[in-house]
Amino acid sequence: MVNENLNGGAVFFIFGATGDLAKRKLFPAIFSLYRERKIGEKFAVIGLARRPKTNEQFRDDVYRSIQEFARYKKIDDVEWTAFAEHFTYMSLDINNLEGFRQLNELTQQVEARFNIAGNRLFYLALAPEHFGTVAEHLKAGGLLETDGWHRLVIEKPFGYDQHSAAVLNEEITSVFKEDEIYRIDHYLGKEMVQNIEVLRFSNALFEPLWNNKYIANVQITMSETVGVEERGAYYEKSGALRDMVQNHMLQMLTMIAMEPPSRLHPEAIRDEKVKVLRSLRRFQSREDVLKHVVRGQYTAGTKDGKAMPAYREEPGVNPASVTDTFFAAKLYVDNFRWAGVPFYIRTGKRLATKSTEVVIEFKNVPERMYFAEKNRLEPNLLVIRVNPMEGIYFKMNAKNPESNNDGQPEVIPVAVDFCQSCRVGYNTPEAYERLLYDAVRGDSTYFTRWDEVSLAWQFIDRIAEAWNEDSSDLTYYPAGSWGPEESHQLLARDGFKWWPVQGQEDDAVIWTVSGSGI
Ligand SMILES: NC(=O)C1=CN([C@@H]2O[C@H](COP(=O)(O)OP(=O)(O)OC[C@H]3O[C@@H](n4cnc5c(N)ncnc54)[C@H](OP(=O)(O)O)[C@@H]3O)[C@@H](O)[C@H]2O)C=CC1
Ligand SMILES: O=C1O[C@H](COP(=O)(O)O)[C@@H](O)[C@H](O)[C@H]1O
Repeated sequence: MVNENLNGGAVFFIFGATGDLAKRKLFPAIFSLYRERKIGEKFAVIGLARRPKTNEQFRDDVYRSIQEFARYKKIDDVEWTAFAEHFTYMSLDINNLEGFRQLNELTQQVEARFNIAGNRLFYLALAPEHFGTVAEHLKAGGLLETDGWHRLVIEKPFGYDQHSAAVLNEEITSVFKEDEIYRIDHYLGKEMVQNIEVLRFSNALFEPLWNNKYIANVQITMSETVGVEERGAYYEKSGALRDMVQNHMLQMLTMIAMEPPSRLHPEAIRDEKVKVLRSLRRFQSREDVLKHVVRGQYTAGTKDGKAMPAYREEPGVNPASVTDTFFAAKLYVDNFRWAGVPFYIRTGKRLATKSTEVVIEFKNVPERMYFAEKNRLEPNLLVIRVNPMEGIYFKMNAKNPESNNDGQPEVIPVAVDFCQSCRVGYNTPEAYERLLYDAVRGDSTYFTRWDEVSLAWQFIDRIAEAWNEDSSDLTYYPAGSWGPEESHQLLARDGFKWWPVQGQEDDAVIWTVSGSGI
């Protein structure tokens, strides 16, 4: 059903329409929303970039991107013709103000044709240095003078540090109000990240235990098997710290640690996330950083028998680079709920498996009533599987029904595995689909507010400053491994270990009850 907020329709302006993001994520997302009848027929897409293209060439590009990347690939001629009609291309250099005036005229024609009531969504799939100019020219070119709403969707990276992010923010907020700005963090669009909130706040079982009395530690892993691919030049400046930690990892941490919001309202939820970021213990010195943070870089290695190059041999990378491709840290959220509970986080490229998971490790039962040589009492684990499989895994202890009943029951670790992907397959809406739909509906819950971004940068800057002093703490790990040994020591020092993630066997578990529950 078409959402009633969209009755007036909307024009999607895709700046950077010839780029990688538009091709891999945005056009497929728009097609899925169309296929699922979420955006109806009262919409138009205006693709913008410098290189010249006819509408037909642009539509061919869109067709190819759907064939290659969309969830729904089967598209017949009738549907394609109807969908393609909505796409128009205009060659525009964002530095050319006159071009924006022409864009305004084109927009009015398009709006008249599709009966759209002046609602405009400006999606900047562009390098961030262009954001300020685009915002200024949209205003000067008259594109914001409409009877409908206008919203700006911007991509990461949002700055390089707190200062540059603040400058960028000033540029865009001189034109758009905060509630018109939608800062994308695509992890917030993932099904299981959104499910964290539901899991926590709709189950009587978890919330009473969700604190330092019962939780021993929290582990967040975002491991990737890919290297830097063609993004060497970008990654050299960002590293894992800015590419993954400042945004996706800290956002996931806030979802795990936040207090229940007073209501399900974007500002109420974001207020709670901000409180977590304020409570995140900041590192005080370089020594403090070195004690709690491990950075690493991959060297040459193998995966499934295939040789993989070292980071320093990747295209666009400085052969003497000290950029971090791996990050692990022990963090604390200094508030009443989490005092004393370590949050271990790690992310890296060219690791052994692709996996995003949150593990909540519960404290052991106080009395080891069932302690015996033969028993293997394991801590209870609640595992939220985000990527690539989606689901919830719970590890607990139970009596082994096959053991001899000699007066002392044998206790074994077992697991209950709710595999969401097994039920709905991998065909769940992509993060970009959800977020694009939210932006057009005006729901900013899963976008980052400026105070969140700013606080996250303040936390990250301390680490970056310590690292800038010298790189002697940089560790190395072979591509295809689980990262540097120092990351394991980080937990071992506290008597913990990284729990196996999907793709790695947990040898302790004897039985797993799996299923989708349906
Ligand atoms: N690709 C991805 O998966 C992801 C990308 N991002 C972010 O999204 C943004 C875009 O990334 P991506 O698509 O990969 O980048 P690309 O380099 O592939 O595309 C950049 C786009 O910008 C256009 N462009 C560049 N300069 C101008 C200009 N002066 N006027 C008008 N258009 C211009 C280019 O078109 P032309 O040359 O024809 O002008 C092209 O369409 C970046 O901020 C990136 O960090 C974030 C997450 C993931
Ligand atoms: O934002 C980014 O995320 C991807 C990982 O996203 P996922 O959805 O595939 O888990 C990462 O590869 C990329 O470097 C980073 O910019």
